[in-house]
Amino acid sequence: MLTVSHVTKVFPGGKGIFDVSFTVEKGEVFGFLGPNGAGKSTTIRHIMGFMKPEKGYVRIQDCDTWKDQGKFQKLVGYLPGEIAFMEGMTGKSFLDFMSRMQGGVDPKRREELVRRLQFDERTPIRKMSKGMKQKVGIVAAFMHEPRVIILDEPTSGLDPLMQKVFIELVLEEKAKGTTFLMSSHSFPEIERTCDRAAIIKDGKIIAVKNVHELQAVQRKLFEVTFELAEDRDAFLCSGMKIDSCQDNKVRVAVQGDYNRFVQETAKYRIRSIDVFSQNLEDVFMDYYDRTGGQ
Ligand SMILES: Nc1ncnc2c1ncn2[C@@H]1O[C@H](COP(=O)(O)OP(=O)(O)OP(=O)(O)O)[C@@H](O)[C@H]1O
Repeated sequence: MLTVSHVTKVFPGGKGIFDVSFTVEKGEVFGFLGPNGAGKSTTIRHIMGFMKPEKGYVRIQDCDTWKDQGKFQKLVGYLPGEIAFMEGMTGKSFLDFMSRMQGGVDPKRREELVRRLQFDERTPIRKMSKGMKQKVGIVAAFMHEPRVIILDEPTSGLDPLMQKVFIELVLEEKAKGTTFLMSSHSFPEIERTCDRAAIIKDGKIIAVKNVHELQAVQRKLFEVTFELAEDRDAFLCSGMKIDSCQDNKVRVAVQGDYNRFVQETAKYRIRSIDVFSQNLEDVFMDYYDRTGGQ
């Protein structure tokens, strides 16, 4: 559905994106992760046909997004990293304008999205908070039921409740076969929605991985608090992978074999157990280091 092939853009000063290639299949939700300045927005601007690649090309379905500009507006929904609103617009006038550009929108669909994202369309955009503007942008990207949706940092500025609504919207559209590409700094939202994710660093793709595979190798840290110091000492000698120990609290790393951990802890008097999941971004990087990026 979406092919990014060897796209290169070097800005004056040497930054940019270099030989970026990946594909997104129909109905797939593809995450695009990377730190600030890694090249996510530059890649997305090339995908949208706003920038001419120095090398390479981007295709959405059969359109070259640079050469066939203007031909795929109906097909694609887009949420930019920062939306440029025209002076004096309200949410309503912006959405009216966008729906004309998109060749018409089902008013029921638009109303439903506005209702779920909970904002007042009549508010002038200059009076809206960052989160409210983001909601207007999300409605604009979803309302014409495009087959492909490209989102640059979609949840930035949204509170946790609205992040949840956003994730539900993505999963509903995914179930209908819509293809997504979304950039993020945040692994948790990628984890909840994406099938595969790419990490970009210094303008280069360093890994493309199946998110479920990464979850399977994700390490959990259990923090076990013992009632008795002698129990703690016995546990420390049990051969479990100890991460740290402070007073009667022991942190143990478990990957895959939870039975052994349960059997071992069951031998002692335990005051409490807390669990922390390894940050999936670290899993990604560990996996990358272990496999040398293969
Ligand atoms: N028009 C431009 N001229 C010169 N340098 C640019 C231009 N646009 C982007 N850059 C540089 O290219 C690099 C990639 O920027 P880009 O905005 O794509 O990163 P990003 O991954 O989207 O970052 P963020 O998460 O902060 O939005 C950065 O070092 C940025 O400063």
